[in-house]
Amino acid sequence: MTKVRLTKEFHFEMAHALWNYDGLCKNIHGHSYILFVTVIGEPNKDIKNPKFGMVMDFGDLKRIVNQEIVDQLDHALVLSEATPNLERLNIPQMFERFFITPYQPTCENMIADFAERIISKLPNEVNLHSLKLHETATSFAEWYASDNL
Ligand SMILES: Nc1nc2c(c(=O)[nH]1)N=C([C@H](O)[C@H](O)COP(=O)(O)OP(=O)(O)OP(=O)(O)O)CN2
Ligand SMILES: [Zn+2]
Repeated sequence: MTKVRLTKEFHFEMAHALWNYDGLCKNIHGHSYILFVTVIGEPNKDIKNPKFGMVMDFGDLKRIVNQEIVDQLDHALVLSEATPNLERLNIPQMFERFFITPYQPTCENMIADFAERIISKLPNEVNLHSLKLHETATSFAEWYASDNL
């Protein structure tokens, strides 16, 4: 049994604000997020299967992560539901991509949310190994399945 890890890298631009935070990030601001998604499994052993030799087609991983995360959050604004007066932002011309999260949109909470979304879409024989989410060039969060058993 040979298990192999596969990693794919994704990029998206997203704005957020940290409600009630005691620093600059309480203001609405943007980041160029970089997300590394690592899955683990055994390469397919069926020579007749088009996915022969693959843990998972990189293209399938791309489709899942794009549908669940990147296509939704790229150029979106994300604010916590704790933010007051959110109804005032009902301006469709500017807030087409606007998400209100049940959590503070920190790197930590976003990566935990991403893990749940990706796990729900992976094929049975493939597991999510880890995620790495860069919020800035020098700040990132990591999620490992082994930490969350
Ligand atoms: N534990 C966390 N701390 C902070 C988060 C977070 O998500 N988790 N987020 C922010 C801000 O949103 C933003 O990411 C600022 O991060 P920071 O690394 O402080 O940004 P800088 O521009 O100051 O980075 P430098 O490279 O050090 O200039 C704040 N904290
Ligand atoms: Zn930020």
